Amino acid sequence: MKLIKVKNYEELSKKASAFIVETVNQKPNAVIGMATGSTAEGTYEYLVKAFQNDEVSFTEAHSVNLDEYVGLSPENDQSYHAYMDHHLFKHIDMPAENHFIPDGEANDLQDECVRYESRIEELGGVDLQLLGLGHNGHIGFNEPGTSFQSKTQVVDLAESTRKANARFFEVMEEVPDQAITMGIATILKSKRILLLVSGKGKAEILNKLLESEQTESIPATALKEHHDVTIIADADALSLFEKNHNGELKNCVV
Ligand SMILES: O=P(O)(O)OC[C@H]1O[C@](O)(CO)[C@@H](O)[C@@H]1O
Repeated sequence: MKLIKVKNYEELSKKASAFIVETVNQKPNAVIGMATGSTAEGTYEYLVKAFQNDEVSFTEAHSVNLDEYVGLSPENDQSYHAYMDHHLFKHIDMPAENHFIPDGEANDLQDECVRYESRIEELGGVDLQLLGLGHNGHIGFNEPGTSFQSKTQVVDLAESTRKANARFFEVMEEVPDQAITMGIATILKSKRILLLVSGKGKAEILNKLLESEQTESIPATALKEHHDVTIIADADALSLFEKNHNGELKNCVV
């Protein structure tokens, strides 16, 4: 894994957006794997700016999202469909038929998982997958204990994840307890992976990820077997790891 240390969230967002712009400029019909959550918001902000400044166009590109809550309609403000529209899709020129997000309202959720997995394959796989890191080490909604062989699946959300995401909902009871998520094996099939980690709140889990061997109790450690993973982390997120290593970052591009 390659690690890029940046000063702050602003720099992280700028850099992550530049990765996506470069990918789409090199391959206009690229498939970009999109993440949701707070960390990715700044990346999309810079991506919209890049589009508005004519630095990139998405007319041939496709997007596949990592996950969606079960039971939320695309019109629900807390759904990841609504998140993507709000932060990205309504501001750029990617045709709506090129956006793929799991259908959390499908009658047959298992069928939807199979359909989603094959859709990604039909598109030729993901060229660049953006990821955030959960406080418990989850990627997508793959919670601790998830098999590294997992494909797109319906998952029960950990109570800590529901609590962490409750900030987006009016009351805790509204936070869904299930989601559809790309599996870990699905994520690992991406040609290139970009993991974004920002803030002091993520320092402990980032330290664990960097220190630890591969273990299913920290889903993000699955990324260690992938040949092209870049972590972009800001100084706050790296603070604990650096403290434990006397400020020394080995094998890192700083
Ligand atoms: O960026 P945040 O809000 O800390 O979330 C981390 C990750 O957890 C999720 O909320 C669950 O998939 C993702 O959307 C995100 O990438």
